[in-house]
Amino acid sequence: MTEILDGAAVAKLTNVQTAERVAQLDKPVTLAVIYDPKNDGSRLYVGMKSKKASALGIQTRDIPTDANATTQSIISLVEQLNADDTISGILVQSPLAKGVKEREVFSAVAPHKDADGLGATVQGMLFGDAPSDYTVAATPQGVMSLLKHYDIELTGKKALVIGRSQLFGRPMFALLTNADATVTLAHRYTSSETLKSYLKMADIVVVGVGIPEFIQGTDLKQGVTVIDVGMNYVDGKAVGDVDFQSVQGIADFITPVPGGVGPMTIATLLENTVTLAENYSVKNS
Ligand SMILES: NC(=O)C1=CN([C@@H]2O[C@H](COP(=O)(O)OP(=O)(O)OC[C@H]3O[C@@H](n4cnc5c(N)ncnc54)[C@H](OP(=O)(O)O)[C@@H]3O)[C@@H](O)[C@H]2O)C=CC1
Ligand SMILES: Nc1nc(=O)c2c([nH]1)NC[C@@H]1CN(c3ccc(C(=O)N[C@@H](CCC(=O)O)C(=O)O)cc3)C=[N+]21
Repeated sequence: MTEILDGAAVAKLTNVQTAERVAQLDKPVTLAVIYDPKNDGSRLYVGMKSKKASALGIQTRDIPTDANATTQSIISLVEQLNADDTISGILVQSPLAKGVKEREVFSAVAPHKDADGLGATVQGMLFGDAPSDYTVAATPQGVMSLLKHYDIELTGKKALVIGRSQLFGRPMFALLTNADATVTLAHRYTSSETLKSYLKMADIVVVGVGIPEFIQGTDLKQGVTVIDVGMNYVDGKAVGDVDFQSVQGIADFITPVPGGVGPMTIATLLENTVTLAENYSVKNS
């Protein structure tokens, strides 16, 4: 029987705790979100994040980049927010406008305000499994929280991550490695034969490539855990990278789209933001 990993339900539990932590603080928690207003997906997600944030008592300052924004002009904006004491966390929504160097912008965010864990410093700590408190990219961290909530065993397990973006795949690889799984990271240059053989061996598959129903049940091993990070819109409906129906009876666990990784991403981003606010108020008390 295939059990649903209910991201929406687990996100709710996280959000209740986050709201309580926000209420404990003696100063407002504010998340600044820089985004490209021309990108429909960004406007959608920024709206979703802001709505959830205010429900938890977190203020947001949503900052659309202007039409002729450059890498440098956005970095200057980030530097102002780094220096602004009223800002607890900063998120740079991907994708930014064509020609803007995202990685440079991500790394301009001060580590103590890096709510989405995309900057080089915090990603370096993640890859070094540095035992210090640093923020981790919301999507992969949300996946780990979901796996933990359902007690999915990771030690020594064969994990296959498909997609190697800075937002998802690379930090996902690091987190699963730090959790002692044996991890393969596949991407566009992984041949379909290689991918097929790894899919058949994997105990856990985490896929985020942006191709609707890219993975079929017949690709997978009986009893696999499937985490679908994909978020595609087919006829206006959110569809994942996994053909959900086809894995029924094959996978032991699967995340639904919608209602799986998405809500966990938002919950984790807001949890990261209140953690940054708590650390900041301790350091500056
Ligand atoms: N639910 C959530 O909270 C989130 C969902 N997403 C969703 O996850 C998906 C991926 O997002 P993101 O990581 O930003 O995407 P990117 O477009 O940045 O990366 C896509 C990755 O998939 C790889 N890829 C593309 N085609 C194939 C293929 N045929 N076989 C194997 N690998 C392939 C690419 O390889 P290469 O590196 O070689 O180009 C790349 O690494 C999207 O649908 C996005 O909407 C993203 C973030 C959060
Ligand atoms: N710096 C950065 N960080 C991100 O985390 C980031 C980003 N850039 N760029 C875009 C992607 C995409 N993303 C989603 C978040 C929530 C849902 C989500 O909650 N979706 C609902 C479905 C919504 C619907 O039904 O349309 C769900 O899955 O239940 C989806 C996608 C975060 N992203």
